Amino acid sequence: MSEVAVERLSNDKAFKVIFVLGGPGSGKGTQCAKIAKHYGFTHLSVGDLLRAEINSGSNNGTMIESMINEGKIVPSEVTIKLLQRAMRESGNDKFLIDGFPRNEENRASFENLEKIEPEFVLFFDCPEEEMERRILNRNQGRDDDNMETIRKRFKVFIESTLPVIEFYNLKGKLYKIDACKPADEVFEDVKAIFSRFRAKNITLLQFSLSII
Ligand SMILES: Nc1ncnc2c1ncn2[C@@H]1O[C@H](COP(=O)(O)OP(=O)(O)OP(=O)(O)O)[C@@H](O)[C@H]1O
Ligand SMILES: Nc1ccn([C@@H]2O[C@H](COP(=O)(O)O)[C@@H](O)[C@H]2O)c(=O)n1
Ligand SMILES: [Mg+2]
Repeated sequence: MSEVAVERLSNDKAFKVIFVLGGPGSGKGTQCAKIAKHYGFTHLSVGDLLRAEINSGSNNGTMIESMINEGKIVPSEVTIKLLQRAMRESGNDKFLIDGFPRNEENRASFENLEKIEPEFVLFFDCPEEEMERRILNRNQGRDDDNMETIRKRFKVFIESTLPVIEFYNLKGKLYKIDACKPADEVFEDVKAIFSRFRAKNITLLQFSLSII
């Protein structure tokens, strides 16, 4: 695995990071938009950052484009630089990172570089037939939303992303959500997780106040 030759971003700022994972078309972007609006997080979709990089005419554009069209995972060295830039420019300290870490190389590179542990990880669980239906109806003009690439993306999800999901499960950091329901119902389940998490922080705060 290649070393990531970029500088650490989180030297003097305490960032809160939530990773958002799930198969292609499971509804990560849809739910992240709702969470960002309700809870003040900045939503960073790594797929969107890569597509913006292609459209910017960057030197890496051709490489990124061909990897996306093959459903492959772009090297972390590229992805993490884009993430760091977006995090810095947002001015926020709370991030929903959508579609990352997609494989073990993404996970280890980010953790080794930034020393940031996610607060928790959301996993939107959805059967392949439903994800396929959603992608084919999406109509956002994405070049990778065709049957040949969709099959490759599903394979990469099973072989490379599911092990990362299992890693966080074993660490007790994973919240698995049934993403097969209508989007508003899925969001009710998401809210239950966020309220539990916020309640935990309030309890800690109350405890600190009580000992002052
Ligand atoms: N719960 C849902 N029920 C039905 N359709 C949904 C639901 N959630 C999202 N969709 C629709 O499914 C499509 C895929 O959703 P979205 O783009 O949020 O998925 P994603 O996980 O971000 O996919 P990708 O990994 O390909 O970026 C969109 O057209 C969206 O409107
Ligand atoms: N960590 C990542 C995330 C995404 N990619 C590439 O982008 C494609 C689209 O991602 P979406 O989350 O928008 O579906 C994905 O298939 C990968 O090719 C990546 O390389 N690394
Ligand atoms: Mg998405």
